[in-house]
Amino acid sequence: EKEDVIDALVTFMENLDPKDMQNTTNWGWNRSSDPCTTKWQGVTCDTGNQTVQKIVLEQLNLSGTLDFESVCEETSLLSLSLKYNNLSGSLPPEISNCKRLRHLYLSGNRFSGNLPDSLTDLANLKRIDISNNEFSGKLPDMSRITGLLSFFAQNNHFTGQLPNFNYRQLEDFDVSNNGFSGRIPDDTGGFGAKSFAGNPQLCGKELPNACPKKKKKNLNDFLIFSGYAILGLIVLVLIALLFLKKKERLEDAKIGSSKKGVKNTDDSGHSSESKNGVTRSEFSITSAENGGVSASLVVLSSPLEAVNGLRFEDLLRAPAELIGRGKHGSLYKVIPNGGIALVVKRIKDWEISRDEFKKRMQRIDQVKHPKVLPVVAYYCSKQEKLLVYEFQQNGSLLALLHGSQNGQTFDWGSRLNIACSIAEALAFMHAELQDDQLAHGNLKSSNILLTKDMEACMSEYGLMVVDNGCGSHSQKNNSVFNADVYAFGVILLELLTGKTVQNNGLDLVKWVNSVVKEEWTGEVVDKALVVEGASEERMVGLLQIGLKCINGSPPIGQVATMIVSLKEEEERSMASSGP
Ligand SMILES: Nc1ncnc2c1ncn2[C@@H]1O[C@H](COP(=O)(O)OP(=O)(O)OP(=O)(O)O)[C@@H](O)[C@H]1O
Repeated sequence: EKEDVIDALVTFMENLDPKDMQNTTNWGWNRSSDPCTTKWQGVTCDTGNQTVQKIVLEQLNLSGTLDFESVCEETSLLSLSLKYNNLSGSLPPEISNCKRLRHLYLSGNRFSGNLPDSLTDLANLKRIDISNNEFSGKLPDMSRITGLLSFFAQNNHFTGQLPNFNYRQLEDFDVSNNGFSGRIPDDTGGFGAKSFAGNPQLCGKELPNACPKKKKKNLNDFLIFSGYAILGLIVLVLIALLFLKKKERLEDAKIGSSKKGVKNTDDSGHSSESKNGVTRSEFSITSAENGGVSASLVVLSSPLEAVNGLRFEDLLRAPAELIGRGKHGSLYKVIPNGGIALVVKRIKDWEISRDEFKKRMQRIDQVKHPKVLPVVAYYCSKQEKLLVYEFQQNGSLLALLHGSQNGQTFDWGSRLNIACSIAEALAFMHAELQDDQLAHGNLKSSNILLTKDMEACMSEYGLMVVDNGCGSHSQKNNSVFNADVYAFGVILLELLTGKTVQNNGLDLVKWVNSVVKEEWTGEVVDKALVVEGASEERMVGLLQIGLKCINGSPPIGQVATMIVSLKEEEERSMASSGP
C-alpha cells in the first residue's frame, strides 16, 4: 500500500513537469525511495506514523498541471503549497480525496476554469489561497467549509454572486479584482471595501456602490419584521401589566440597590452580589423614574465582554429574527448593539412562580460546566419568562445528524466524543443539583448545540417545563433525573442509527429493541458508520449503553464512566493501528 502511495506521489510530481529539478541534489522524488526516510524535496512527514503531511514546492518554475487524483492518494496530507510556479489547467474534482487537507496554497500560477464544487467537501480546510491565477466562473458555496479562516481569491476572473461565507469567523478575506456582481451582506464581519474592491458590479454597505433599495419583501424580512412586532407587543403588554401591578402593590415598590445572597429573592435591586461573589446587574424594565418594578432583566456575569453591559432595552431595540417555535415557546435570534449574536427563548405557559424561577436560574448559574451552555441573562415576570443564551452558529446535533450536513461526514470518532461530552456534563450537573431536584428536563438533539470549535454543549438546562406526569417512560421512573437518562439513551440511539426521533423517541426505541432482539445488531447502525469502517465492537458497546439508559435507568454517572472507557478503548485502538 505504501508503494502505491509512493508511486502516486511520483506521478503527481511528474505531472508538475519539474524541468531542472531532477538535476538538483535534494530532489529525491523517485519510486525506489521512501519520502519519509530519505529526503524528498519539499516533503515533511509525521515523525510518528511516517506519513507525508506537508508538500511545499514554491518558486520552482514548475510548469505542468496539478494531479489531485495522485497526490490525494496520500490521504494524510495536511498542507499543499505550490505558490509562484507556472502551473496551468483546472483543478480536478478529485481534490475532495484529500480529506484531511487544511492548507491549500496555489497563488501565483496560471490555473484556470472553475473551482470544483467538491472543494467544499473538505471539512477540515482552514486556509485557501488561490489568488493571482486565471480562475473563472462562480465560486462554490464556501459556507459549507465551516472552519475556514483565510480565503484569498484576488486577481482572478471569477464572476456571479459571492457565495455565503462565515465572515465573522474568517481572519483573512480578499476577493478583490474579479468580476463578481450582486450585493454583499451588510455584516461582513469587519472586512471593508478593500477586500471587495475592483468588482465594479458588486454593491453593498461597505462599498462605494450602494445597492438599490429592495422592493420585494422576502421571507427573511418578514421573519425579522414579525420578530420586531412580537417583541414590541410583549413589551407593551408587560408595561401595562407592570403599571397595574404597581398600583396594586405599592408597598412592593422600592428603588435603590441592595446587597443580597442568592437565596434572597427580593428583586427590586439594581445590582447585587451573590454569596459566591458573582456580580449581577439588574435592570428594571422601565427606568427608575417609574418607581421600582419587580420584573427585571438579570444579567449573569459572563465571560462575554459584550454581554456584561446588556440592558433589556438593547434586546428590545435589536432586530429579532424568529428562528424556532418549539413546544415550549419561541426562539429569537437578536444581535444587540450590532455586537455578539444572542438567542432569546420566550417560554410560554410555564406554571412557575417568579421566586422559584429566579432561584432556579441562580442555582443553575452557580453550577458551571464547560459543556453546558450558560444562561447569560434572564427576564422574569408573572406572564413572561425570557432566557438569553449566546447564539451558536454551528447549529444543533439534530441538524448535524439529519439536516443538510453540508457534505461533511459526521464520523464515528466525533459521535463518540459528543456522547462522551454530554454524558459527563449531565453526570456533573445531576450530581451538583441532586438536592435541588433540578434535572435538564428537555434533553434532545435540538438542545445539543455545537460551539464554534464544533464542541458539543447542552442548552436549556433546567427548564423542565415538560410534563413530568405522563409519557410512558415517566410512569416507570418518576424521578426527573431518570427522565434525563432516558432522553440521553434516545440521543445515543440517534447518534448510532442516524434516524430521526418521533413520538418522543418511542418509535426509535421500539424499532431498535425489535432489531436487537432478532440479533441483527449490525443492521441498526447508520450506513455511514459502516462505510467508514467504525469498530463494530464499540458501536455495539454504545448501543448497549443506550438501551440500558432506556430500559433500566442507571445513574448517569455510571453511564458516563462506561462511555469514557469506550472512548479510551477507541483512542487506544486508533493509536495502535495507525493510519
Ligand atoms: N443558542 C442557540 N444558538 C443557535 N441555535 C439554537 C440555539 N438554541 C436553540 N437553537 C436552535 O433553534 C431551533 C429552535 O429552538 P427551540 O428551543 O425553540 O426549539 P426546540 O429545541 O425544537 O423545542 P423546545 O421548545 O422543546 O426546546 C432548534 O433547532 C435549536 O437547535
